[in-house]
Amino acid sequence: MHVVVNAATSADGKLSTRRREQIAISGDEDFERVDRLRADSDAVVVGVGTVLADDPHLTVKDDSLCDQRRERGEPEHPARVVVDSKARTPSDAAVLDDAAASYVCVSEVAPVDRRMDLSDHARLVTAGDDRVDLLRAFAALESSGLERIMVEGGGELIFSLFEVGLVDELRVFVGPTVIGGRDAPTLADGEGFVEEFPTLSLETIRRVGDGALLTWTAG
Ligand SMILES: NC(=O)C1=CN([C@@H]2O[C@H](COP(=O)(O)OP(=O)(O)OC[C@H]3O[C@@H](n4cnc5c(N)ncnc54)[C@H](O)[C@@H]3O)[C@@H](O)[C@H]2O)C=CC1
Ligand SMILES: Nc1nc(O)c(N)c(N[C@@H]2O[C@H](COP(=O)(O)O)[C@@H](O)[C@H]2O)n1
Repeated sequence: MHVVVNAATSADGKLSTRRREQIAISGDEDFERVDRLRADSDAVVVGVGTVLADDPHLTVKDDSLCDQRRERGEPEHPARVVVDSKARTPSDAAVLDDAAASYVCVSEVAPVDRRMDLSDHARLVTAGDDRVDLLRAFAALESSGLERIMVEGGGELIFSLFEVGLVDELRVFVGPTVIGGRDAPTLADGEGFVEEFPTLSLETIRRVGDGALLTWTAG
Protein backbone atom coordinates (compact mmCIF):
# COMPACT_ATOMS: atom_id res chain seq x y z
CA MET A 1 0.00 0.00 0.00
CA HIS A 2 1.17 3.54 -0.77
CA VAL A 3 -0.43 6.44 1.15
CA VAL A 4 -0.27 9.98 -0.24
CA VAL A 5 -1.64 12.80 1.91
CA ASN A 6 -2.70 15.77 -0.20
CA ALA A 7 -4.01 19.03 1.20
CA ALA A 8 -4.15 22.74 0.51
CA THR A 9 -3.13 25.23 3.17
CA SER A 10 -3.27 28.99 3.28
CA ALA A 11 0.04 30.84 3.39
CA ASP A 12 -0.29 30.72 7.19
CA GLY A 13 -0.89 26.96 7.31
CA LYS A 14 -4.65 26.70 7.75
CA LEU A 15 -6.91 24.14 6.05
CA SER A 16 -10.03 26.26 6.40
CA THR A 17 -11.52 29.01 8.57
CA ARG A 18 -12.29 28.94 12.28
CA ARG A 19 -15.89 28.26 11.23
CA ARG A 20 -14.60 25.08 9.54
CA GLU A 21 -16.27 26.10 6.34
CA GLN A 22 -14.66 24.84 3.18
CA ILE A 23 -12.85 27.52 1.23
CA ALA A 24 -11.10 27.25 -2.11
CA ILE A 25 -7.40 27.65 -1.34
CA SER A 26 -6.35 25.87 -4.52
CA GLY A 27 -6.74 27.63 -7.85
CA ASP A 28 -7.90 25.93 -11.06
CA GLU A 29 -4.46 24.52 -11.86
CA ASP A 30 -4.12 22.92 -8.44
CA PHE A 31 -7.66 21.50 -8.49
CA GLU A 32 -6.75 19.91 -11.85
CA ARG A 33 -3.65 18.38 -10.26
CA VAL A 34 -5.77 17.07 -7.37
CA ASP A 35 -8.21 15.56 -9.86
CA ARG A 36 -5.34 13.74 -11.61
CA LEU A 37 -4.12 12.42 -8.27
CA ARG A 38 -7.63 11.15 -7.46
CA ALA A 39 -7.73 9.50 -10.89
CA ASP A 40 -4.44 7.71 -10.13
CA SER A 41 -5.74 6.39 -6.78
CA ASP A 42 -7.73 3.32 -5.77
CA ALA A 43 -9.32 5.15 -2.83
CA VAL A 44 -9.74 8.70 -1.50
CA VAL A 45 -9.91 8.89 2.30
CA VAL A 46 -11.26 11.65 4.56
CA GLY A 47 -12.18 11.95 8.23
CA VAL A 48 -15.81 12.39 9.24
CA GLY A 49 -15.00 15.98 10.29
CA THR A 50 -14.44 16.77 6.62
CA VAL A 51 -17.67 15.03 5.60
CA LEU A 52 -19.65 16.98 8.20
CA ALA A 53 -17.98 20.28 7.25
CA ASP A 54 -17.79 20.01 3.45
CA ASP A 55 -20.05 17.16 2.30
CA PRO A 56 -17.47 16.33 -0.40
CA HIS A 57 -18.17 13.99 -3.32
CA LEU A 58 -14.54 12.88 -3.82
CA THR A 59 -15.10 11.72 -7.39
CA VAL A 60 -12.95 12.46 -10.45
CA LYS A 61 -14.32 15.57 -12.14
CA ASP A 62 -12.62 15.38 -15.57
CA ASP A 63 -14.52 12.97 -17.87
CA SER A 64 -11.39 12.15 -19.88
CA LEU A 65 -9.67 10.96 -16.68
CA CYS A 66 -12.72 8.77 -15.94
CA ASP A 67 -12.48 7.35 -19.49
CA GLN A 68 -8.81 6.57 -18.97
CA ARG A 69 -9.64 4.73 -15.74
CA ARG A 70 -12.26 2.64 -17.55
CA GLU A 71 -9.78 1.86 -20.36
CA ARG A 72 -7.37 0.57 -17.69
CA GLY A 73 -10.13 -1.72 -16.40
CA GLU A 74 -10.64 0.36 -13.26
CA PRO A 75 -13.93 1.69 -11.89
CA GLU A 76 -14.83 5.16 -13.21
CA HIS A 77 -13.99 6.71 -9.81
CA PRO A 78 -11.81 5.63 -6.89
CA ALA A 79 -13.56 4.30 -3.81
CA ARG A 80 -14.47 6.88 -1.16
CA VAL A 81 -13.48 6.05 2.44
CA VAL A 82 -14.66 7.86 5.59
CA VAL A 83 -12.87 7.36 8.92
CA ASP A 84 -15.75 7.71 11.35
CA SER A 85 -15.45 6.15 14.84
CA LYS A 86 -19.04 6.79 15.89
CA ALA A 87 -20.77 6.33 12.52
CA ARG A 88 -21.77 10.00 12.33
CA THR A 89 -21.69 10.10 8.52
CA PRO A 90 -25.16 11.27 7.42
CA SER A 91 -26.96 8.66 5.31
CA ASP A 92 -27.50 11.27 2.59
CA ALA A 93 -23.83 12.34 2.50
CA ALA A 94 -22.50 12.82 -1.04
CA VAL A 95 -19.71 10.27 -0.41
CA LEU A 96 -22.34 7.57 0.03
CA ASP A 97 -24.08 8.06 -3.30
CA ASP A 98 -24.04 5.55 -6.15
CA ALA A 99 -21.30 7.26 -8.17
CA ALA A 100 -18.56 5.06 -6.69
CA ALA A 101 -17.86 2.44 -4.05
CA SER A 102 -17.98 3.76 -0.48
CA TYR A 103 -16.39 2.49 2.71
CA VAL A 104 -16.97 3.75 6.25
CA CYS A 105 -14.41 2.74 8.88
CA VAL A 106 -16.04 2.69 12.33
CA SER A 107 -15.04 1.59 15.83
CA GLU A 108 -16.84 -0.66 18.31
CA VAL A 109 -18.55 2.34 19.96
CA ALA A 110 -20.54 3.14 16.84
CA PRO A 111 -24.25 2.68 17.63
CA VAL A 112 -25.70 -0.47 16.05
CA ASP A 113 -28.62 1.39 14.41
CA ARG A 114 -26.23 3.83 12.70
CA ARG A 115 -24.06 0.95 11.52
CA MET A 116 -27.11 -0.83 10.11
CA ASP A 117 -28.18 2.32 8.32
CA LEU A 118 -24.73 3.02 6.88
CA SER A 119 -24.34 -0.59 5.74
CA ASP A 120 -27.16 0.07 3.23
CA HIS A 121 -24.92 2.64 1.53
CA ALA A 122 -21.33 1.57 2.18
CA ARG A 123 -19.07 -1.30 3.09
CA LEU A 124 -18.32 -1.08 6.81
CA VAL A 125 -14.88 -1.76 8.25
CA THR A 126 -14.89 -2.10 12.05
CA ALA A 127 -11.50 -1.56 13.70
CA GLY A 128 -10.69 -0.20 17.16
CA ASP A 129 -12.56 0.07 20.46
CA ASP A 130 -13.45 3.75 20.85
CA ARG A 131 -11.60 5.23 17.88
CA VAL A 132 -10.80 3.85 14.47
CA ASP A 133 -7.59 1.82 14.64
CA LEU A 134 -6.01 3.18 11.48
CA LEU A 135 -3.42 0.40 11.09
CA ARG A 136 -6.13 -2.26 11.17
CA ALA A 137 -8.57 -0.26 9.05
CA PHE A 138 -5.98 0.45 6.34
CA ALA A 139 -4.91 -3.22 6.37
CA ALA A 140 -8.56 -4.16 5.75
CA LEU A 141 -8.74 -1.68 2.87
CA GLU A 142 -5.59 -3.19 1.40
CA SER A 143 -7.14 -6.65 1.66
CA SER A 144 -10.03 -5.31 -0.42
CA GLY A 145 -7.58 -4.43 -3.20
CA LEU A 146 -7.17 -0.73 -2.37
CA GLU A 147 -3.43 -0.17 -2.76
CA ARG A 148 -2.97 3.44 -3.94
CA ILE A 149 -4.47 5.57 -1.20
CA MET A 150 -4.96 9.33 -1.35
CA VAL A 151 -5.89 11.06 1.91
CA GLU A 152 -7.51 14.51 1.55
CA GLY A 153 -7.82 15.45 5.22
CA GLY A 154 -8.69 16.90 7.53
CA GLY A 155 -6.14 17.86 10.14
CA GLU A 156 -7.23 15.39 12.84
CA LEU A 157 -6.96 12.42 10.51
CA ILE A 158 -3.67 13.57 8.98
CA PHE A 159 -2.08 13.92 12.43
CA SER A 160 -3.21 10.40 13.38
CA LEU A 161 -1.80 8.95 10.18
CA PHE A 162 1.59 10.49 10.95
CA GLU A 163 1.30 9.19 14.53
CA VAL A 164 0.97 5.58 13.38
CA GLY A 165 3.49 5.91 10.56
CA LEU A 166 1.09 5.36 7.68
CA VAL A 167 2.11 8.37 5.56
CA ASP A 168 4.44 7.63 2.64
CA GLU A 169 4.15 10.98 0.87
CA LEU A 170 2.84 14.45 1.72
CA ARG A 171 1.84 16.88 -1.02
CA VAL A 172 0.92 20.35 0.21
CA PHE A 173 -0.29 23.16 -1.98
CA VAL A 174 0.43 26.41 -0.13
CA GLY A 175 -1.90 29.05 -1.50
CA PRO A 176 -1.76 32.84 -1.52
CA THR A 177 -4.50 33.38 1.10
CA VAL A 178 -4.09 34.30 4.77
CA ILE A 179 -6.83 32.79 6.96
CA GLY A 180 -5.59 33.12 10.53
CA GLY A 181 -7.47 32.09 13.66
CA ARG A 182 -6.12 30.01 16.54
CA ASP A 183 -9.04 27.63 16.17
CA ALA A 184 -8.81 27.22 12.42
CA PRO A 185 -7.74 23.68 11.44
CA THR A 186 -4.15 23.15 10.34
CA LEU A 187 -2.52 20.41 8.32
CA ALA A 188 -1.87 18.23 11.37
CA ASP A 189 -3.98 18.88 14.47
CA GLY A 190 -4.78 16.13 16.98
CA GLU A 191 -2.76 16.12 20.22
CA GLY A 192 0.42 17.27 18.52
CA PHE A 193 3.87 15.76 18.96
CA VAL A 194 6.12 16.85 21.84
CA GLU A 195 9.00 14.50 21.06
CA GLU A 196 9.94 12.06 18.32
CA PHE A 197 8.65 14.34 15.59
CA PRO A 198 8.11 12.66 12.23
CA THR A 199 10.60 14.08 9.74
CA LEU A 200 10.19 14.37 6.01
CA SER A 201 12.49 14.61 3.00
CA LEU A 202 11.73 17.38 0.56
CA GLU A 203 11.49 15.94 -2.96
CA THR A 204 10.26 18.86 -5.08
CA ILE A 205 9.03 22.45 -4.91
CA ARG A 206 7.01 23.68 -7.87
CA ARG A 207 5.08 26.84 -8.60
CA VAL A 208 1.42 26.05 -9.28
CA GLY A 209 -0.68 29.09 -10.16
CA ASP A 210 -0.20 31.65 -7.39
CA GLY A 211 1.00 29.08 -4.88
CA ALA A 212 3.67 26.44 -4.33
CA LEU A 213 3.36 22.68 -4.35
CA LEU A 214 5.69 20.98 -1.87
CA THR A 215 6.20 17.23 -2.18
CA TRP A 216 7.75 15.41 0.76
CA THR A 217 8.43 11.75 1.44
CA ALA A 218 8.28 10.27 4.93
CA GLY A 219 11.30 8.34 6.05
N1 LIG B 1 -7.78 22.52 2.52
C1 LIG B 1 -7.83 21.22 2.41
O1 LIG B 1 -7.09 20.60 1.63
C2 LIG B 1 -8.80 20.46 3.23
C3 LIG B 1 -9.52 21.09 4.24
N2 LIG B 1 -10.34 20.36 5.06
C4 LIG B 1 -10.97 21.06 6.17
O2 LIG B 1 -10.62 20.40 7.39
C5 LIG B 1 -11.69 20.53 8.34
C6 LIG B 1 -12.05 19.16 8.87
O3 LIG B 1 -10.92 18.62 9.52
P1 LIG B 1 -11.03 18.00 10.98
O4 LIG B 1 -12.04 18.74 11.76
O5 LIG B 1 -9.65 17.92 11.49
O6 LIG B 1 -11.67 16.57 10.74
P2 LIG B 1 -11.16 15.24 10.01
O7 LIG B 1 -11.71 15.24 8.63
O8 LIG B 1 -9.71 15.01 10.18
O9 LIG B 1 -11.98 14.14 10.83
C7 LIG B 1 -11.63 13.90 12.17
C8 LIG B 1 -12.60 12.93 12.79
O10 LIG B 1 -12.35 11.62 12.28
C9 LIG B 1 -12.73 10.69 13.26
N3 LIG B 1 -11.68 9.72 13.55
C10 LIG B 1 -11.91 8.41 13.76
N4 LIG B 1 -10.79 7.76 14.03
C11 LIG B 1 -9.81 8.67 13.99
C12 LIG B 1 -8.43 8.57 14.21
N5 LIG B 1 -7.83 7.40 14.48
N6 LIG B 1 -7.70 9.68 14.11
C13 LIG B 1 -8.29 10.88 13.80
N7 LIG B 1 -9.61 11.03 13.58
C14 LIG B 1 -10.37 9.92 13.68
C15 LIG B 1 -13.03 11.46 14.54
O11 LIG B 1 -14.44 11.57 14.64
C16 LIG B 1 -12.43 12.83 14.28
O12 LIG B 1 -13.13 13.83 14.95
C17 LIG B 1 -12.84 21.20 7.60
O13 LIG B 1 -12.86 22.54 7.94
C18 LIG B 1 -12.48 21.01 6.13
O14 LIG B 1 -13.01 22.06 5.33
C19 LIG B 1 -10.51 19.03 4.88
C20 LIG B 1 -9.86 18.37 3.89
C21 LIG B 1 -8.94 19.02 2.99
N1 LIG C 1 -6.92 20.33 -2.71
C1 LIG C 1 -7.86 21.08 -2.11
N2 LIG C 1 -7.79 22.42 -2.21
C2 LIG C 1 -8.69 23.18 -1.58
O1 LIG C 1 -8.60 24.50 -1.69
C3 LIG C 1 -9.71 22.60 -0.83
N3 LIG C 1 -10.64 23.38 -0.20
C4 LIG C 1 -9.75 21.18 -0.77
N4 LIG C 1 -10.71 20.56 -0.07
C5 LIG C 1 -10.93 19.14 -0.24
O2 LIG C 1 -11.71 18.87 -1.38
C6 LIG C 1 -12.90 18.21 -1.01
C7 LIG C 1 -14.02 18.56 -1.96
O3 LIG C 1 -14.17 17.50 -2.87
P1 LIG C 1 -15.33 17.50 -4.00
O4 LIG C 1 -15.05 18.66 -4.88
O5 LIG C 1 -16.65 17.60 -3.29
O6 LIG C 1 -15.16 16.20 -4.71
C8 LIG C 1 -13.10 18.70 0.43
O7 LIG C 1 -13.91 17.96 1.21
C9 LIG C 1 -11.69 18.62 0.92
O8 LIG C 1 -11.33 17.27 1.15
N5 LIG C 1 -8.81 20.45 -1.41
